[in-house]
Amino acid sequence: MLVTGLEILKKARAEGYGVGAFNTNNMEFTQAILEAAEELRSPVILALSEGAMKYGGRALTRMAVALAQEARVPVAIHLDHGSSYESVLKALREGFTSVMIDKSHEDFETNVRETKRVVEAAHAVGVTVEAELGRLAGIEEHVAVDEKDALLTNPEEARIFMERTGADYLAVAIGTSHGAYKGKGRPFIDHPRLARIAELVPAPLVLHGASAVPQELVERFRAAGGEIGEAAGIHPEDIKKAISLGVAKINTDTDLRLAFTALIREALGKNPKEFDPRKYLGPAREAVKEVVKSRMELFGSVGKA
Ligand SMILES: O=C(COP(=O)(O)O)N(O)CCCOP(=O)(O)O
Ligand SMILES: [Zn+2]
Repeated sequence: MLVTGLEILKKARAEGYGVGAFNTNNMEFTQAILEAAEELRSPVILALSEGAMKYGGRALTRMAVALAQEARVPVAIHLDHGSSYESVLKALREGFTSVMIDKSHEDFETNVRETKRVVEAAHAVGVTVEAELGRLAGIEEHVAVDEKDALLTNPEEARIFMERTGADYLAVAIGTSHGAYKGKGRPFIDHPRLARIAELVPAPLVLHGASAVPQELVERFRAAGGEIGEAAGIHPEDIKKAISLGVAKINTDTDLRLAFTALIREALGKNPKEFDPRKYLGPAREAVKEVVKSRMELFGSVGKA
């Protein structure tokens, strides 16, 4: 059933589990994510970035909303990293039930003003809002303390920000970053900072850049002809600890992309004569579904629908 992001995340934070927000750009990812959720009886957030909306258009947004309405588990359709008020309005018009306005790169007052404006519009039509405070950046060990401070979410600022904007959930910067390289070895995660934020902000917290980038997947991608430099993701124990501290929404995109692409490369490499897309997109879809299921197991959302 199609629900708002807050309906899913409020329960998750209260009961101490996490819910995956999985990015989709096409039919296969959408099917894989929703099938995994149904099979594991897990709530799920289908995330579409502005890039996804541009790439997939109405075919993608209409499919996502329609399939979410028919789903037997709670599904929110979420705009990931909305960059403007206008972009959020477009998502609201498409029937999204959760929207992110990301003004984390702006100064504090601009972020407050723009987020508040989106909250008013979204709440007027019963949709809930994710905002972001702090800069997503992989923090290398040598980074100076004051530099870390400038990048990561300030707990006291977060409290004030949420009170002034009325946002429903908050994306925090505690050391994660988007993509396949998040820092040396086991990337730095500022758990004490997260604990402090969670004390001051009762709303569900959101972790961007949370992919695990598992080495076996990276190796499989390379063995199939893929080229990727240093790759390191967020350690499962760091995810579990973050959930125990108040993170309720965990974003995963890179792991799905790696799985999908590795399987396509393998299928095409194994059979150069193949030109039926179903023969290589099908196995790739299954690989994405397996990754989604493993993430749901890690987050503790299995059986929570
Ligand atoms: O937090 C994440 C993904 O984190 P990950 O890279 O660790 O999977 N996201 O918000 C995904 C952002 C995807 O944007 P785009 O479609 O423009 O490439
Ligand atoms: Zn993100």
